[in-house]
Amino acid sequence: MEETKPRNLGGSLPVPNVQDLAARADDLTLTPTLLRRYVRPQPNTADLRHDAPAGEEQEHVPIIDLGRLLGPNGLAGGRGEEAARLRSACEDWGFFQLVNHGIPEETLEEMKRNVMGFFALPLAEKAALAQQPGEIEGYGQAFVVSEEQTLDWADMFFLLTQPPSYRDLRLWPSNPSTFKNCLENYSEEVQRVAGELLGAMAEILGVRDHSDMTRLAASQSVRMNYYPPCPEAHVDSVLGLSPHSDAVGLTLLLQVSKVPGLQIRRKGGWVPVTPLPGALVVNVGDVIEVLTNGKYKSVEHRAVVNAREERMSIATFHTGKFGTMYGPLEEVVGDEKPRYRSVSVEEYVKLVFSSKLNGKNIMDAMKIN
Ligand SMILES: O=C(O)CCC(=O)C(=O)O
Ligand SMILES: [Fe+2]
Repeated sequence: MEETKPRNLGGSLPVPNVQDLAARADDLTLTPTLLRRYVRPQPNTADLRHDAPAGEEQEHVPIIDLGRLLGPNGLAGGRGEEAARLRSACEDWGFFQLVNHGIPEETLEEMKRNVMGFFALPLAEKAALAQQPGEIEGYGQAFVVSEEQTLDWADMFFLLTQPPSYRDLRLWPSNPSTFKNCLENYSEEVQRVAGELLGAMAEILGVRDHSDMTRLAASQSVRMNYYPPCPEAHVDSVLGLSPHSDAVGLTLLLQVSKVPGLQIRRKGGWVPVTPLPGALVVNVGDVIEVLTNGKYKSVEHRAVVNAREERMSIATFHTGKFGTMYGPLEEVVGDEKPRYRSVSVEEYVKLVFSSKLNGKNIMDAMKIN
């Protein structure tokens, strides 16, 4: 039976278009009150540190080779060399860069071109695809729940992509003309890779029925981020994306621009994830942290803005289907205590879309104290 698209998941308060604001930055009619909405209160000391703690070398996010992982001896029942690398990446970092993933370079490049093409359209054309009140899909911004909250210096375009019955094709741009086909193709390729990674994780965790993990690739959504340059971008006063962990199963991110911006929280500082040509950045989401009872870490990250250059990224999120549950897997919990509650996917998604993007707040709400 065809699944119907979930409704009433929540929405976000409307906010100014940041690309437009940035283009008019010299315009004296822009009131300081308007711009003040983007300036954060004094950052705490952890937020001031961009680099490795003093005396330590800057660490680099691990690199995983998917071809090797899935090849002979890669997994070896969870004991292979690449499997060990993946386990350590998920337990210690929560992030890795994925190479040799089998997605043709042309597919990635085409996706980048289409997303750049979309954000370069005149505002009126993009605004035709604007998020409607109470909706999460479309062009706009997410997770704005109060007029007082500090805003992110970015616009986003969010679409549900899998299963195909979840799509609202009225929101899929017809300009650039290749956008629809390209997104469809990209979405399938990325979903395949997500499934393969989740299967490998199941094997490493000793979960017999791999579908306990691979079901987290059943639904997919794509969040395209546009960060305009921001001349005020000195030391964390303005951020492109607030510190958050992803409230999903698994995220595969394509950094469209060469300009760095993504940073992950590690040992009290922020480690940059330098764009690696052809690689996808993968991160463990909150739902995997729940399913693995905290073994695999969903790590906080943020996007900083650049004073002179725009930046774009494409985050592809994978989650379970509606009508299923999220909770710690018995096989992983073993003799320990479950550390998180079990909730329906609907309940979980409503919690996420009614919350601010704020550190690991969703995990805190899921924890059994
Ligand atoms: O722009 C980036 O690199 C980060 C995007 C991100 O974290 C998200 O969309 O959840
Ligand atoms: Fe994220």
